[in-house]
Amino acid sequence: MEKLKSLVPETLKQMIAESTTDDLPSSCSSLLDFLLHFEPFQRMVNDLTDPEVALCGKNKEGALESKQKGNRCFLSGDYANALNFYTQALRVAPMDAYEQDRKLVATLYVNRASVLHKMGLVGECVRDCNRALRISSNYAKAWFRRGKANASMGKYEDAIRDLDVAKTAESSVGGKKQIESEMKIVLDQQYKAASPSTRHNQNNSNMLDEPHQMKLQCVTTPEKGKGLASTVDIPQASLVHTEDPFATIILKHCRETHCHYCLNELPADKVPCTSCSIPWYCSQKCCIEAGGEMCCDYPNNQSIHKYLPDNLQKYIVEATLIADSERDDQISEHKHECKGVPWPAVLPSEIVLAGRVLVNSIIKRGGSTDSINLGEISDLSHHYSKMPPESKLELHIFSAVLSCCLQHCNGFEIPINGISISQIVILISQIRVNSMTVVRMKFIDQHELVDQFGNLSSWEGGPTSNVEQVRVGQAIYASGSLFNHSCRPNIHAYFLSRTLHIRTTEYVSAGCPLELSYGPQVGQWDCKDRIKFLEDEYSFRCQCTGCSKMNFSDLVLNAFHCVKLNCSGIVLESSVINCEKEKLKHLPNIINTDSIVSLLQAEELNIDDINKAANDMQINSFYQLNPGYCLKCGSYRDLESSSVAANNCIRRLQNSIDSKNVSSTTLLGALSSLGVLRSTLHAYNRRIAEAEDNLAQAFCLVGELQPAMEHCKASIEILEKLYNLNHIVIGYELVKLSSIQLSLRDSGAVDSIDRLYQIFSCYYGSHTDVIFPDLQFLRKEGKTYFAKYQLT
Ligand SMILES: C[S@@+](CC[C@H](N)C(=O)[O-])C[C@H]1O[C@@H](n2cnc3c(N)ncnc32)[C@H](O)[C@@H]1O
Repeated sequence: MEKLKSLVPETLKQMIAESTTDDLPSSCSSLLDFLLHFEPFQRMVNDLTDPEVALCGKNKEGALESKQKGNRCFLSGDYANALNFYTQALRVAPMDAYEQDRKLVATLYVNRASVLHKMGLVGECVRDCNRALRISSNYAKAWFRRGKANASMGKYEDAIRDLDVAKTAESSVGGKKQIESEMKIVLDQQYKAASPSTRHNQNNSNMLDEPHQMKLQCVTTPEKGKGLASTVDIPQASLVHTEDPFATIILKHCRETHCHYCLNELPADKVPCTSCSIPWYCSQKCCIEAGGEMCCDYPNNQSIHKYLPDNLQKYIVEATLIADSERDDQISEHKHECKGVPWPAVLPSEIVLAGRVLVNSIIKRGGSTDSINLGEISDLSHHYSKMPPESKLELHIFSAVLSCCLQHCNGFEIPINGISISQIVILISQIRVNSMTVVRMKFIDQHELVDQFGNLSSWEGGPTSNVEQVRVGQAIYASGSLFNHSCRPNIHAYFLSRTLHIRTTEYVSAGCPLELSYGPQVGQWDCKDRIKFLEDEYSFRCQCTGCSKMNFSDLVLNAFHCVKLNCSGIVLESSVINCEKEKLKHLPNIINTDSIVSLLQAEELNIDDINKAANDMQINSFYQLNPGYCLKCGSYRDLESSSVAANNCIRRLQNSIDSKNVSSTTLLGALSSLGVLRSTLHAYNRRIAEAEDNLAQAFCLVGELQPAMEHCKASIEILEKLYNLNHIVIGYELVKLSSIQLSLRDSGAVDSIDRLYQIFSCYYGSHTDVIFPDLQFLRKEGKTYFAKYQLT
């Protein structure tokens, strides 16, 4: 791409750099005239659309080779590698051509099922057997393995039926004998199991769903354009919006770890696309949703059915059925990219997403490709005209490349001319502004300490548990795109599978706009960094209340300590002061913008916030807002040398914590750095909270849980000043604190767990346990432990 960009003639580059939405068709048309006669461009398109080039297609030799390796590992007891080799073999094994190829796939599924069974992954084992049986329902080995796996789960009746079918399908005498002896073992186990077979409680497959009756209305403001507001008062934690995406794409770094359709983490028995070797799916249902019915559509061998009684025939049909997919008007997003063409794997995610949007809208309109009509998403906002010249050129070229690639897909004769390319340029600009990043929450337990200091911890999760956000996909939601951004949001977005859920995090009165955070929030970054991020990433100047009104957090987040150690005043850098003065400029009634007096008197400001700020900081109103001077006593601090000192401390602290060998000496060093940091930075500076948090982790690593707990609490106390008390960030920190408290058998764990549950429920409502199943475990552990020892 870089090379192609550099080869575009200067005059054309200039024309593109100056283009606005109105003259896009002519700049696109000129670029197209150039590219379509330009050999390097043609070569690039050929490479992107030729399955032979990228080897994304199937490869039987490769599959057989991996199968052999898998067999060798299995025989030597190396199950982890056997699993990898069989999975790799499945990825490249041809699935839809000859019977021999289908047999290979069925064998691979059964071999993998055997490995999964050995690894104790019995549910996964049964699913792989089912996949083999869908290809060949008289595959005796698959029924046999299924029977053994069902018996391991205590499902004896199913196991006996499986073995019954296996015996009928098995042709060899030796094989039949083996099945019979297995049947005896299972019958014996069934007899011994006095209680009825324990069924696994799979209640999480039915996701709880709350109705949401809130009617949202579209409102328009000069500052933010269209936005959404409620027509009624909405209580905190209400689900106000759910929506399925118009189109989705997995992010490149998650291609090997997450399902390409539902974006959930892949299980050990992941399934490949039937026609190419790029996507992985968590189930055949997702494979069909993404690739269409052509996937997994095998002619079934019914030959054994006629020898079986009716009940077993019915049983076979049930076992080989794929769970119903709710397809309605779902579009198979991957179908047009399949058959091993390399462009979907090579082009940037947002370009492939644009391709999906285009194809979806073409299919929704019955396949008509006369002109591009994006229907419900054509009104989404964009900032094409404000983009830098480099981005405009890139968008032009990518749009041309995408339309040429789509031309090579079966059934898509989309027009290639100045108008259609300009529409794709706008579409990609819309995706940049409106697409949402689909995230998954990950609960991380650090087990090392349990191994090292097993006797210290009564709780198996280990002393520190963390919640991390993983970015997995990018999606376009037609209505969800109307939610504007606020650095002090009143709603929270999360995803179940691909479905967007929006919930209020505070009481919202009727008519009040519902706004979520596109990334930065008050308390997390200071105002200038938030504004810069939003300008760079989304091309708009934030006009939210967090960025237009003074708030306590923005004043202290990066502030320094007064040089007088007993003074609690704050000292600000010039960049923060400029940003705060900028806020004041937008307040019409303030005459003397430099004075704290007028700031405190200003009616338009959120007086509560400022009063609280003034109280907390004890701002003395007689001093001017000047960089380096304490706002309370007026003492001067040399910020340049203080910055260097603080950065050195943070580096030293980080180095001692990062060093693999945390010892008491490194901890002493870290504690003295923290002391210097506390005397240099303001008590509520975010970097102190981070340092406290790091120290807590370091103390955990050496098993000193008491100081770990104190530092964790100190970090939370600062975060409570920067955010509000019930912010989700506090919830994440409470997960760490409560896990340390549980390990310490500190009765404070119960309160911490109750509090974090309250916070999580406000952000995730009834979906809390679905998104964080480990939290339930934490709560149960806390309750049972303290009930048992009566320590509450
Ligand atoms: C996803 S769209 C939201 C809907 C949009 N307001 C519209 O009219 O279609 C994002 C765009 O809305 C505007 N916007 C959202 N939040 C804003 C804010 N806090 N300040 C200024 N503009 C904002 C920006 O133009 C941004 O690029």
